[in-house]
Amino acid sequence: MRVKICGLTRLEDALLAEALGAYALGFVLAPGSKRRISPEAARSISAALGPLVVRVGVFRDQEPEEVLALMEKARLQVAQLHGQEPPEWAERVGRFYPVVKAFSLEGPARPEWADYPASALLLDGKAPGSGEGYPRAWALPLLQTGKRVILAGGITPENLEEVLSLRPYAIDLASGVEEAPGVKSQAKLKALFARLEAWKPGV
Ligand SMILES: O=C(O)c1ccccc1NCC(=O)[C@H](O)[C@H](O)COP(=O)(O)O
Repeated sequence: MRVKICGLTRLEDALLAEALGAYALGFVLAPGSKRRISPEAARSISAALGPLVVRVGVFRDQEPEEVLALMEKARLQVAQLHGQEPPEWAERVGRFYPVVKAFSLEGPARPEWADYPASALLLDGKAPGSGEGYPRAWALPLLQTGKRVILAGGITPENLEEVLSLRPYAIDLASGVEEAPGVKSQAKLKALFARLEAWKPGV
């Protein structure tokens, strides 16, 4: 299972997540986030990582030119758009970087979201990065379209299996592996990857 650990602000957390097997690491460059990192700091963490872990920039309602400038400055590889961005913004960013479009759920996901111009869609709780989840069945209408769907929102080492059983393209966690916003917990990261390793998909 592909796992993205999001909201990194410290080098030691990023290195540990990579060593444990994280597939992608997320850096929040959105204004107003408790996990916001400067592009310079994200770039310095990114430079210390190995070549085969995906670096994701997280944005919210920022104009495409600002997203592109920050992606370049921070040397990131995938842009995650987490606000109400119109499809044209994603198309503009998508000329340069793969785009993940996040939707905050207040009810079941809508199958027509699959038409949004993004490489993958991310289903999040109502308030991104809050640790708040949603009934996982809400993801089904989008999962059933065959689009790549990343599940996020309130995932923890303890409730992982229910999310994995839906067979998403990837999962994304921030709060569930933290001591405080932007400060990851070594113990929770280790518990997460141990549970993942022990997980046996049903047939
Ligand atoms: O984490 C934030 O502060 C944030 C702010 C603005 C937009 C997106 C943000 N986080 C995006 C993420 O990818 C989180 O990992 C995702 O929302 C899951 O969060 P959590 O429920 O805390 O695991």
